[in-house]
Amino acid sequence: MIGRLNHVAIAVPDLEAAADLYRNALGAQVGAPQDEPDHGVRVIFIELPNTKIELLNPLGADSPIQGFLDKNPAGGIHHICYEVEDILAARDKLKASGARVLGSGEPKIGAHGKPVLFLHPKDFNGALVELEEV
Ligand SMILES: CC[C@H](C(=O)O)C(=O)SCCNC(=O)CCNC(=O)[C@H](O)C(C)(C)COP(=O)(O)OP(=O)(O)OC[C@H]1O[C@@H](n2cnc3c(N)ncnc32)[C@H](O)[C@@H]1OP(=O)(O)O
Ligand SMILES: [Co+2]
Repeated sequence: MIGRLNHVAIAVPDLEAAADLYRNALGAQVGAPQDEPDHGVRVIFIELPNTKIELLNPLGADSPIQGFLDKNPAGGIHHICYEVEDILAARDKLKASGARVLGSGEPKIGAHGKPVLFLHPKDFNGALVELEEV
């Protein structure tokens, strides 16, 4: 069911500082900040030859990543995003297997304009999993 690794997300306390670090210290190709109010985050994508890094910073009062940053003030790896061909079929299969789909359970449009869902980290060995339909 899951296919390619679409991105690895890192929650950061200072988005521009993290972007500068990747641009200057690591010589990476760093994109522009994107506000994603429907997800409560501001993101910057870093294009790698084989996948992407998503830098995340809270946007708005009730960002879903604020709790994570409160616990990890220096930042940390936040989630991993796998690609799927059919996100509703994947969701239904996962729910039938007892996995918790976060939020309303309906996909939302993510940063790439594609439907995304999230699976509870406690069901996947402590890793927050994002699925993106491609
Ligand atoms: C623009 C979209 C973009 C894209 O790629 O397209 C995005 O990726 S948007 C990314 C931001 N959105 C989300 O993360 C949505 C899904 N996340 C959530 O619903 C919450 O973050 C949730 C439920 C995973 C955690 O929320 P919160 O920290 O407020 O809840 P708890 O304190 O109850 O946490 C429960 C339990 O899980 C542990 N936890 C929390 N976050 C993570 C994480 N990222 N990775 C691993 N574990 C995590 C937390 O420590 C608690 O564990 P416990 O042992 O009970 O203390
Ligand atoms: Co993501």
